[in-house]
Amino acid sequence: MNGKSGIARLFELTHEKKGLLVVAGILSVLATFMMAVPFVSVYFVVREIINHARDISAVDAGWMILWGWIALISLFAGIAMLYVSTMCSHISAFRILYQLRIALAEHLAKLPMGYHTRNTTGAIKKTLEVSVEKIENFVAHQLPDLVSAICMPLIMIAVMFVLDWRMALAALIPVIAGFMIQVVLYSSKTGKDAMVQYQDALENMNAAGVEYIRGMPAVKVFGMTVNTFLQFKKTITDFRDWAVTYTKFCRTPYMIYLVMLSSILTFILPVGIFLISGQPNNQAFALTLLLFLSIAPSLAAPMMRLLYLGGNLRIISEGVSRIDKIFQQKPIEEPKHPKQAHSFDIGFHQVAFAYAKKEDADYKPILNEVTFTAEEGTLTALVGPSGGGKSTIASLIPRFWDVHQGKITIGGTDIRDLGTEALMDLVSFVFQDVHLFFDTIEENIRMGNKTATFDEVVQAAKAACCHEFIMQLPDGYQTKIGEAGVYLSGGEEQRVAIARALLKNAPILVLDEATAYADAENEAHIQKAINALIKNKTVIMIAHRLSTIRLADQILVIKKGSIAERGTHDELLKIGGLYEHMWRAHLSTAQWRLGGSKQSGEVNAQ
Ligand SMILES: Nc1ncnc2c1ncn2[C@@H]1O[C@H](COP(=O)(O)OP(=O)(O)OP(=O)(O)O)[C@@H](O)[C@H]1O
Repeated sequence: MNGKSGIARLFELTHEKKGLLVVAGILSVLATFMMAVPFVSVYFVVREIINHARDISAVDAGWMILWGWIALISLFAGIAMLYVSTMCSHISAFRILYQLRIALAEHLAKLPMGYHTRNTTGAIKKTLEVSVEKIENFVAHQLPDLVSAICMPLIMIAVMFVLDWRMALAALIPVIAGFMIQVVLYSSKTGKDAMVQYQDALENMNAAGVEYIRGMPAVKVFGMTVNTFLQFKKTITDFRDWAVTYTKFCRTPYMIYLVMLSSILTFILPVGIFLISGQPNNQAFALTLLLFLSIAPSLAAPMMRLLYLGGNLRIISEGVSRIDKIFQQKPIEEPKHPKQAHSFDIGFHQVAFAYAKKEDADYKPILNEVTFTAEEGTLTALVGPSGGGKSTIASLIPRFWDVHQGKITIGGTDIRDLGTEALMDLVSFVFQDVHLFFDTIEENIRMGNKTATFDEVVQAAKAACCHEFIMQLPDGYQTKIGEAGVYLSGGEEQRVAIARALLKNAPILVLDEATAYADAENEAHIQKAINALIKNKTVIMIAHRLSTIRLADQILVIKKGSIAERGTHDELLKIGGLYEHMWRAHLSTAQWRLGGSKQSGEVNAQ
């Protein structure tokens, strides 16, 4: 990364040209000039009146009317410029926002799953929504405002110096003192840390809030409230504490700043009176003093705006650095010269893997020396005790994580040399937790193959035993999931996921506990759908119900991250090891489920 930060880094990240914003800034400054013209008009008009105070009929009416027109035209010109400036800044802001959202979404999709599990959804959501949203507001509204808030006092001060440098200096004392206090305060370590703590506290509160809402079933079942859901409560309390501490930190300097700005007159008046007392008949000086007294207090308004905008600029800079942190995360490495898979068998070659890095405190090896081959068109089942590493093995195939040692091949090619897109084309997945998007059933199934026709979607749904229940939904295939009470059961969701995979028709299939949620009837449906799905494919299947994988070509018993036993069902029974033990437990469970009857449908089905 280079040294850029804040707004400059934002432009770099989004490749947005600064042109429009420069135009917005220039117009904003010009508008500020224009808006200041009426003050000058008033000055000339009052001067004309005072100069002819003894004989008011001698005033130059034409001159005064001219200044009136100049004031009016300048005001309208200023408003028009401000309008165009705001248009430009809005266009630029929305372009930045668009680029940023697209780039972030693309980048997040390329990051390894490890990033997503380490970072809570709430924290990523906060960055995506709050930080990005604030940028829009800042660039569209406040950046041009900032330019004018800086220019306005500068112009006023310059005018003051032209009129009378001594009184201008007096007016400048409180302004500079107030400004210095702000600079020292906010550029101090405490000030900078406060901004980081603010964003951290906000991020934590968001993350815990998402967790709280997501865990609502558990929250309700265990009778928790926000007071007993301690993690959420703590983040809210932390945020409050931060706000109180920060307010205390800002209180004194803020008060000084306010007092200084409101007391500009107090500084000018004594100097003015002192100077005028030395030249009692100087009418021109009296006029200048009058002008000072009328315009100096209005210095306070842009200065206060500057304080407010400065605070926002710090929030934005901190937000950009958080967005930047996401961009700095390394995406999954893509091969420079992608290779092709020459067949569809899967090979694990002495694979070792851990979720954490060796140097991390929570390092724990998960897989060790895992070696096996799943021949093309065969079914390999992964079974074994909970926590043994079955899901981990399955999730290494789509490169959710990369192996630490050894390699995984498809058709003899290391999956890291295939390129993510090609790998995804080769492999379909049916996960334990099916995620259906807030969209129509048709689109949810079509995710498997974006170019599929409606007929193909229906065919897939029929093969996955979904068609019947879909037709009973209020709008059939056009029913939106999650809307107006349309929710699917766990088993139905699984079948939609199978339909997706069927439509994708990839040569390799990874099934993770596809029947976990199913009741007997649903399981029969799912089993039928799976049978349709796995035909002629290389299948890696994780299943707790041993009945479903009895006919597998190869069964791998995974225990403590290694392959403890391997073979077909009959071979493994002969060994009389862990599998045989699990099988007997499975049989007795099946009998127990049916009240001890040996006529069990499940046992018979085996
Ligand atoms: N995202 C993760 N981060 C860190 N550790 C993880 C992660 N996922 C799983 N683990 C750990 O890896 C080990 C293996 O888990 P895995 O889910 O692969 O086992 P499994 O055999 O599929 O278990 P189950 O049958 O209960 O689903 C466990 O000790 C688990 O705690």
